[in-house]
Amino acid sequence: MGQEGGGASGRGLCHGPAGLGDEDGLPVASLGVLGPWQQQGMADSAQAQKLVYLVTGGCGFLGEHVVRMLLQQEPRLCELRVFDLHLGPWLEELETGPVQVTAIQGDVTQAHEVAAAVAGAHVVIHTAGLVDVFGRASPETIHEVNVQGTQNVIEACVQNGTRFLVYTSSMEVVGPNIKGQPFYRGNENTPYEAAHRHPYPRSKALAERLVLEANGRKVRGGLPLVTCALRPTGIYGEGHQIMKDFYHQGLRLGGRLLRAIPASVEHGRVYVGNVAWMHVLVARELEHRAPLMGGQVYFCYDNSPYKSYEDFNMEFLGPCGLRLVGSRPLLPYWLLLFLATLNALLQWLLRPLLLYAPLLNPYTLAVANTTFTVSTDKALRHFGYEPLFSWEESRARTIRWVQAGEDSTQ
Ligand SMILES: NC(=O)C1=CN([C@@H]2O[C@H](COP(=O)(O)OP(=O)(O)OC[C@H]3O[C@@H](n4cnc5c(N)ncnc54)[C@H](O)[C@@H]3O)[C@@H](O)[C@H]2O)C=CC1
Ligand SMILES: C[C@H](CCCC(C)(C)O)[C@H]1CC[C@H]2[C@@H]3[C@H](O)CC4=CC(=O)CC[C@]4(C)[C@H]3CC[C@]12C
Repeated sequence: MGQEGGGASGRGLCHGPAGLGDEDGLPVASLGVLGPWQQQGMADSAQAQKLVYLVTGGCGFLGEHVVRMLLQQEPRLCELRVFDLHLGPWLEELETGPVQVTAIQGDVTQAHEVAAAVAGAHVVIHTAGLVDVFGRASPETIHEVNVQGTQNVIEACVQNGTRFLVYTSSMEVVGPNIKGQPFYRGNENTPYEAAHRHPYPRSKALAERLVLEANGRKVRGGLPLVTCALRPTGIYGEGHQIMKDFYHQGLRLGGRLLRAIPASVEHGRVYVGNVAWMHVLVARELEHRAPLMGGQVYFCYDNSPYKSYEDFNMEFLGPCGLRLVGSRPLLPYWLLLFLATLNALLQWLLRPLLLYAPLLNPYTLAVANTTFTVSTDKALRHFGYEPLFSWEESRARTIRWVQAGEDSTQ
């Protein structure tokens, strides 16, 4: 595995198991003259292991699953660049495989670092983002990472002749909105008034728009950029930190969690392995179905059941020994809202002294307390997506991970 700081320059050749990377002897970065994808289309027999992928945020919760899924499911992969602000130690275990895994420690807000990482890549999967609905980061920082970072990725693709860009958006781009209107089993065309005040959904919506508007822009070499955006609902699975937090909170409370949200409020959830699989499929199919898929958005979905946020978590935490107390919320909504508002006030007052960022605030309460679920088959129709993991398997894997008690996803 190559390890690089702030750029991908100096990377080696692509070495496939059959020596395909050695045949033309070209360093990946020098493929830019024709445009990487044109070269890729030249002779199928010689293409078996020629693709260079870049995953931004590749060491995050979702990013790690995307990285592992690409290594398992993309046979044409020759080099996989993993770009992240913080590199994970697990990357080292990937160095024994046939694909060259290049770790790049970098910051998406730094245009030159992004450009260096993108140079010579065929496909970029942009999952990096600041996922903060708890007030840990300032609105300006969230905007800089999520919006300016995405703009940097787009410009790097254009400059370098990289034609395929997959963006990890979010259900939050749609809602729940500030009016708390329910979105009940909606699809990509369901009308809904998307209006946001919170910096995270606002930044994801702006970034998604940038990505979709960039579809069709001419990249270096003259060919059009093909982009699309995937909108996961709440992701769960191995590596889901908030699930672990709830587990530990339950242990501290003697094996109990207290119901705060009515069981009737449905919250969309999707297994991380299926979200990763969708990214891999989209990235693969964008080339063949550019006119259909370019500029499109797809909700990420699978067969996970429709439940409230808390009842859904109990599917995993129950078998780990926790119990959700109460068939109805133990506290009235007005009291929860009061506590959430108090938390927000405390956060503001304490900011000069310390970071106070509890899970409960007016925004997280609104999200957890508003029905938002999707029901769609657009990904199946457009690129043949079907979940790779059944609900039973997703559940079993997640339970195993919670029980294992470690932070690794494996
Ligand atoms: N967790 C969820 O339920 C959902 C997440 N998403 C989106 O999926 C993507 C991944 O989210 P998660 O894996 O949950 O979050 P995460 O926080 O685990 O992963 C994000 C990764 O991006 C990296 N990153 C952050 N700032 C960076 C910067 N300036 N430069 C380079 N890398 C940077 C982080 O180090 C981290 O490894 C995000 O774009 C998020 O908006 C969308 C829907 C739901
Ligand atoms: C932390 C929230 C649950 C706490 C509620 C309480 C305090 C009453 O028990 C989480 C409820 C819903 C979550 C969000 C949702 O799944 C959608 C998301 C999409 C994203 O793109 C990022 C993450 C998140 C905003 C997710 C964050 C945690 C919740 C607010």
